[in-house]
This record gives sequence, structure tokens and C-alpha cells, in this order.
Amino acid sequence: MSTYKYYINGQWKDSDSKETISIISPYTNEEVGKVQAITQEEADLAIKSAKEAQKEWANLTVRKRGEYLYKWMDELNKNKENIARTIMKEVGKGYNDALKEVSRTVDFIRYTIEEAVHMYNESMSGENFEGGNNSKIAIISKRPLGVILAISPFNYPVNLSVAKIAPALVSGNTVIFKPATQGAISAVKIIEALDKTGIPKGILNLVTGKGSVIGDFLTEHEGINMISFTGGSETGKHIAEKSKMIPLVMELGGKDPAVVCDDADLNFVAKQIISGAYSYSGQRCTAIKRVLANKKIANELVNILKNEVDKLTVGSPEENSIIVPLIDKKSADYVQGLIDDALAKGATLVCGNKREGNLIYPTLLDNVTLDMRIAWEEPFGPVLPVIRVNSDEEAIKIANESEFGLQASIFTQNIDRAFNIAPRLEVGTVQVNGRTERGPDHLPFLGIKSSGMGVQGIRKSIESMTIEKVTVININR
Ligand SMILES: NC(=O)C1=CN([C@@H]2O[C@H](COP(=O)(O)OP(=O)(O)OC[C@H]3O[C@@H](n4cnc5c(N)ncnc54)[C@H](OP(=O)(O)O)[C@@H]3O)[C@@H](O)[C@H]2O)C=CC1
Ligand SMILES: O=C(O)[C@H](O)COP(=O)(O)O
Repeated sequence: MSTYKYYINGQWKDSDSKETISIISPYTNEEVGKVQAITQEEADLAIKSAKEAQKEWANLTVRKRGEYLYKWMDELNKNKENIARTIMKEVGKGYNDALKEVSRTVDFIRYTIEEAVHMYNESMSGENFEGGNNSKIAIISKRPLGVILAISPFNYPVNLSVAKIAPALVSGNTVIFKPATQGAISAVKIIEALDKTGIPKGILNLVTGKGSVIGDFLTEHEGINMISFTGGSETGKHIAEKSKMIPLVMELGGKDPAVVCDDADLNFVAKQIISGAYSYSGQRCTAIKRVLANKKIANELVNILKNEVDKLTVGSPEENSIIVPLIDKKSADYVQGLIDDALAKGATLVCGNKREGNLIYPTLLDNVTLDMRIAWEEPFGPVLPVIRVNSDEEAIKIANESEFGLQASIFTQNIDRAFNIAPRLEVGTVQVNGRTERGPDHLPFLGIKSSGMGVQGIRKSIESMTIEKVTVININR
């Protein structure tokens, strides 16, 4: 098995710690490879080299920086099967989905470059303000923030990493990239592709090691000018407490509800809910994580959902099964705990509650009540609770009682009804008659409450990594 190096100042290196972390595949339970557990001194040097490289990088034109990114895109595209296989082995994602993740990333980079080259300076005249005149003209340009710390989660080890790195680089920042440990080999692969572009040294530094060991050191480091984080809410809150007065963008957990009204087209709804809730075994922040079903249609909806769940393929990512083993035993134990708690408190088991190691069969729970943990907690696994409600009003109330506020779906054939519910849901995005999801990637993507702060989405990500610089010309008229 390969032992992968980390990447600092344009060089691939073994850590002086002499320690490596073994990455175990969630479905073969075999080692996929080892990554370096770097030391704080090495993390410090990585930040220093990023700082040193930043000024020259920022002085290049956006088109010049874009040239490197275009080459990166081509390298990723050339190696997409190999990278997809690594994603599959490392995080247990179905091969076809892993391949889509790489293609989506290639498209993401292309759009990022195109967006950046179409972002212009603004100007303002003093005459628009009371008592002002046109002798004052302000030019408002955008400057990079400096060194961006990009921390990504396991579930999209390529796409969610590049979704931070590409906007940072194109706008003249340099990057310290800390991937999820389970995902770090995929990270090595994408940075190998970047290295092949001949990008100047120090622009991107890949630091591998457990977040619990090097995370605080990175977050608290004075050389970091902004943190873009995707991961769990608890980790996000911890980082927010540790960081020192720098901008933060956080995409965190969710408990996305599907509000199903009594006039919805239930066959269509069921398809959306099933793909929303169970794809990649529910290991998506945007997965549908509770159904708030109007009592009038709940029996029929649950019957249709059951039929659809029965069709889900369960097994290996190599066979493109929808339901695959969860990322690790701890996660599977957690999901099982939520199921056990709900059943002990009287939920109806419609199907599922079967387990083989990390593999949890798709589980549907009906008559879930608000005293059950599954009504509120994020499983990040293939279990879906149905909570029956009497009215739209009650659905809105329960939806908003969650600590999370990522996305929500509303299913109804009455557009007025949808538009009366949508503004009242405390979430970043409402999907009317569609499953909750992040893409297309140029849309703003955000969570409120414990689901995050700041906004991603290509243009928004670029904006979040830059700051206005105002130059005022005073003309003697
Ligand atoms: N809203 C969104 O866009 C998304 C949200 N998520 C959420 O992420 C969670 C699952 O992802 P998961 O990877 O397990 O999340 P974690 O929060 O466990 O880890 C996310 C990243 O943070 C790192 N990390 C851990 N501790 C620290 C620390 N003290 N300081 C700095 N970094 C640290 C991890 O490193 P290491 O792996 O080494 O521990 C990893 O790179 C779910 O809650 C999910 O909802 C996931 C994807 C998208
Ligand atoms: O990491 C996640 O879960 C994503 O941000 C969700 O992306 P998706 O909706 O495209 O799966």
C-alpha cells in the first residue's frame, strides 16, 4: 500500500514526525494507504510559505491565475477514473457518483474562472450623497484576503475541497488545505494534479493529520486570514470559538425537512424524498432528514415510500449500490442508537433496522414523535423519520424548532400555498417541489442557525475570500 506525502512549498515530503495515519476503506475494511501526520512545526512552515507566495500570486492577472486553474481542470479530467476510484475506496461512495463528483468539480473550476474574469471594479461618485459633488470619485476594487485555511469533510472529498480552493486561488489568495483524514488520499490526488500545472511553489499547501491534533494550531495561527470550513456543527462552533477575528464561512450540519401538503402528487414526492434521503446512505448535509406529512395523506405516502425503499440497492459502492456501508463504525453505532431510541419510544418500523457491520439497511420510521431523538438529531445515515402533522402551520412550527437551518422542501400543487410557507421556513434555501440539494454549484449555498454562517456558491465564495479596497480620487474642479 502507498504511503502518501504531504505537500509544502511545492515539494512532496514525509513528515519529521515519522508518523502516518492508516486510511481504512469503509467497505473493504482494508487499508487504502497511509497519509502523513504532520507536526505543528510543519504546519507553521506551510503557513509561512503560503504567506510568502501570496503577494506575487496576487500580482498576477486573474487570467494568468486562471491559466493554472484551466490546466488543473484538464489534469483532473484526464485522471478522473483514477480519482473516482480513490474516492470510492476511501469514503465508500458509489463509483458512478464518485465519477460525477470529479466531473462536477471540473465544471466547478471552469465556471469559477469564467466568473472571476467577469468580476469588475465599481466606482461611486460623491455627488450622489446629500451635499456631495462630483469632485470625489471612489474606485472600489477587490483584494484577496491573504492565506485561506480550507477545511473539508469526508463526504465530498474532491468537490467540497475544490469548492474552497478554486475561488481562493483565482482571487489571488494562497491556501492551506486541511482535508478530512478519511478523504486525505483523494486530496493528495487532486493536489498531484494541481502540482502538474507548474503552479508556483507555496500557493497551495496540503497539510494532513487529524483535525483533533493540528486543527486548533491551524485555526488559531496568526498567519491565517480567513477560514472556509465544511463539516459538523460541533466542529464548526469549536473553530469559530478558536479563530481570531478573521472572516469565517461555515457550512455545517442539517436536518432538512420535506413538508408534504395534502394536495401533493405523492408518487412524484416519494421519488424526490427517496433520492433526497437515501443517496450515498444519507451522508449528505443536504439529505432530507425528516418528513412532515399532512395526516390526510400520510398513510398513502408512507405506503408509496415503503415500496420505493424496497427498490433501493444495498451493498457495495463498486456495484453502485445506493445504500453503502457508513464511513465508520462510530457513525453506524450512532445511527443505530437513533433507531433504537425511536423504536423504544413507540415509533412504527415500516422497514429496515437491519445491520451488517457499518452497513445499515434503509430504514423508514413512521409515527415519529417530538420526544424522539430522531426528530431532531442529524443521523448522516439511511434512516428517515415521518412525523405526521395536522396542518401547514404545525409543519412550519416543527420545521423551525430545529437547531438547524440548511434547506427545506415543500411539496404541493398549489404554488400560492408554497409561497406562503416558504418565507416562514427558517432555512438558507427552500426547494419548491424538489429534493433538497446544493447544486447547481453557482447558486448561493448557505445554512443559518447551527447550519452555518456566510455563503458559498461560486460567486459568493469568491466574494467571501476578497475584501473591498477603496481608492478615492479628489479632483480639483
Ligand atoms: N453544510 C454543508 O455543506 C455540509 C455539512 N457537512 C456536515 O459535516 C458532518 C460530517 O462530516 P465530517 O467530515 O465527519 O465532519 P467533521 O466536523 O468531523 O470534520 C470536518 C473537518 O474538520 C476537521 N476537524 C476536526 N476537528 C477539527 C478542529 N478542532 N479544528 C479544525 N478542523 C477540525 C476534520 O478533520 P479530521 O477528519 O482529521 O477529523 C475534517 O477535515 C455532518 O454533520 C454534515 O452535516 C458535510 C458536508 C457538507
Ligand atoms: O456535503 C454535502 O452534503 C453537500 O454540500 C451537499 O451537496 P449535494 O446536495 O450536491 O449532495
